[in-house]
Amino acid sequence: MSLQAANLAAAIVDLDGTMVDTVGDFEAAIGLAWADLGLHPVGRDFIVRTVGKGSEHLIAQCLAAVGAPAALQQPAWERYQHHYLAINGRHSAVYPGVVEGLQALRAAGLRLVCLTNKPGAFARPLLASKGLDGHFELVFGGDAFAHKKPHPLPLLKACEALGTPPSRTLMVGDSSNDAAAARAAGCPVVLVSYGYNHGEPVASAQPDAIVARLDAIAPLLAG
Ligand SMILES: O=C(O)COP(=O)(O)O
Ligand SMILES: [Mg+2]
Repeated sequence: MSLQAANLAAAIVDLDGTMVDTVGDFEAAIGLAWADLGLHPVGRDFIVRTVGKGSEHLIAQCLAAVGAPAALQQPAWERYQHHYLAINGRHSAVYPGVVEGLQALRAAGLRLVCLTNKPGAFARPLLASKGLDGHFELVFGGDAFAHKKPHPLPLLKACEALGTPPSRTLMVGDSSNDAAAARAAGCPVVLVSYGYNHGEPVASAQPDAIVARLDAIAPLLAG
C-alpha cells in the first residue's frame, strides 16, 4: 500500500541518526570512560557502524573491540553513563529539515511520538536541549519496554499508547532496526538516507520510502 493510501494518523520518530547526529556525543563519552579505565580508544568509524541497538549493546561491542576483560563491563557502563549525562548534546546537532519536517507532519494532522533505543534518561534531556521535545506527545526510551527495536514490541506499545492502529502509524527511522520493527509490527516505514545503518545502504532494509531530509515526508503523504 502507498503511504498516501495508508491514511496515516500518527508517526513514531526515531532519535539517533534520524533527528539528531549524536555520534560526537557517543565518541566523547566513550573516550572519557575508556580513559578512566585505561583502555585503548575506540575509532569513530566503529562507533558509527555500531550505534543503533541501544547503549548497552554499543558499550559491550566497544569493550570487545579493544579486548577488554569481562570484569570491566559494569565499570565501563557506569563511567559511560556518568560522562554521557554530563556531555549529552554538546557534540550533537539536529539534522537539516528536521524541525520543518516535524512541523509539516503535525500540520498534516499526524500525532507524533519519539521512540528511541537510547535510554530515556539520555533521550529526554537531549530532545529538550535541542528544542525538539515540544513536537512529541510521548517519548519512549530503549529501557521503556522489555525489548528494544528491532523487536516490534516498542512500536506496538507506542501504537497502543496513541490508540492508533499500526497500519495507520508511520515509523520514521534511519536503520534496519527501525525497518524490521516496523515490518513486524505492521507499520509502514520511511527511512532517512543520512543516519547510521551499520554501514549498510538503507535500501537493503526495503522501506516504503527513503528520504534525504525529514521535510520530504509530508509531501509524500499528500501525493
Ligand atoms: O541508542 C541507539 O543505539 C540508537 O538510538 P535510536 O533508536 O534513536 O537510533
Ligand atoms: Mg536511529
